[in-house]
Amino acid sequence: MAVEVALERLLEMAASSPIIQRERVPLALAQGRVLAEDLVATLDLPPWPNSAMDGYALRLADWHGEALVVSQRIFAGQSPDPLAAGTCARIFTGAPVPVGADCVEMQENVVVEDDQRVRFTQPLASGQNIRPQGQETTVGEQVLCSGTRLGPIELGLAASLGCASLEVVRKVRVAVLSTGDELVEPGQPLGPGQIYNSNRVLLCGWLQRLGCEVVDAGILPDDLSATRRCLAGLADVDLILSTGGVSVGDADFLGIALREEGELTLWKLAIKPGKPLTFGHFRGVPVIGLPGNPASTLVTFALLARPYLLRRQGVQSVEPLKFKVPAGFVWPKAGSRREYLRGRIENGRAVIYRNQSSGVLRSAAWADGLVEILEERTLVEGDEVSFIPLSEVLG
Ligand SMILES: Nc1nc2c(c(=O)[nH]1)N[C@H]1C(S)=C(S)[C@@H](COP(=O)(O)OP(=O)(O)OC[C@H]3O[C@@H](n4cnc5c(N)ncnc54)[C@H](O)[C@@H]3O)O[C@H]1N2
Ligand code: MOO
Ligand SMILES: [Mg+2]
Repeated sequence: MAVEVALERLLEMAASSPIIQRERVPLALAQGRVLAEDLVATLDLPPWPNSAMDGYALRLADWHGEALVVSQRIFAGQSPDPLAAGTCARIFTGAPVPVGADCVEMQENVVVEDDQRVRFTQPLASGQNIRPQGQETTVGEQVLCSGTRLGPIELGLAASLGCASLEVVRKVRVAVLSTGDELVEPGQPLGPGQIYNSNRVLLCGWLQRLGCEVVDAGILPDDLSATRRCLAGLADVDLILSTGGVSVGDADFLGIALREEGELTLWKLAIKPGKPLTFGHFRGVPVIGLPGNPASTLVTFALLARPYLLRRQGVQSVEPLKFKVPAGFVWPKAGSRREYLRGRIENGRAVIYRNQSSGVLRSAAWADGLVEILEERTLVEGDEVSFIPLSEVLG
């Protein structure tokens, strides 16, 4: 199955089981969460006309080229009197423009004649250097829509409107399961044939950044009945996310368990790395089985599992931004799977890590992004490739 077809299927399934519960959280805890209601402005921004410069406020009609008397000084945070006719006001950036003034001149263009009077040396225009009331938004306007992922910018915007808390979609509960008899947690001694479990910490950290509630389901041995028992014990999560055990080997049991007690909806994608990606459900609980090779885990999580998790929370825009760059490498071997190489941009060209084996996680640590190579494609230097920055998919 082609990557985009698989993604479409995954997203359809995500949309058919949306997380509907919501909760109100303070802004400080809303980072990475998904807004569950439209954010509508309850005040104008700015709430009153204010000065964009340190300078002098005046009424243009009062000025005929002569010096004006300074009748008041207005700082940010103050509430000024109306401007006395025929005078100007000393004003500072962010301070309310007094009623009656329609122009602010920056102090660099003003000559102070004595303490009381100033002369304007440049032509003046009505409205200059005044940020009008409601310039950014007016009461009743929709500022953010439901389904928006909240980052620092959205939270800053909510704060500017006086919101101390927001209604967000409840966290998606994701069980992270590492399968493999060979796996040992870091900190333990390594026996013969064993390797350290790197996928667990990679996925748990990534899911936390995504705003998910992580249930660490530990290491599962390569055993069918243990697999059944383990999956059955995870009935209260929104998604079981496992790694390994999805290929065709005699120790790959996830697909069998899904077929027996649920459904194997999707298996084998035209993607490299990540071919045996598996999706289905076990007794009604959705299961995504990522291939165990660490770079395969990374690529399939970024391109398939992450969009799925976002769509379950109602996010519409789930696909990472990609942009075209010339290749700074050759790729003579056309493949039938779409490839995602770990690469960087150097001197305006995409270059790739020297070892693209799906077992080499170091390739991704070196990289700033994924270089996409379409099916059946050979490349010479300078040919265009798509580049997906890792920063697009890591948060
Ligand atoms: N005869 C075939 N063999 C394989 C095929 C195939 O089409 N025919 N596909 C290969 C591809 S492609 C991939 S990808 C792997 C995927 O295998 P699994 O998802 O079943 O994963 P495992 O066999 O359990 O492990 C693969 C590899 O990754 C290491 N691993 C697993 N979990 C972790 C972990 N948590 N941390 C670190 N490393 C992990 C594991 O030790 C293996 O080396 O199948 C190919 N085989
Ligand atoms: O798809 Mo596998 O991930 O090529 O090694
Ligand atoms: Mg295997």
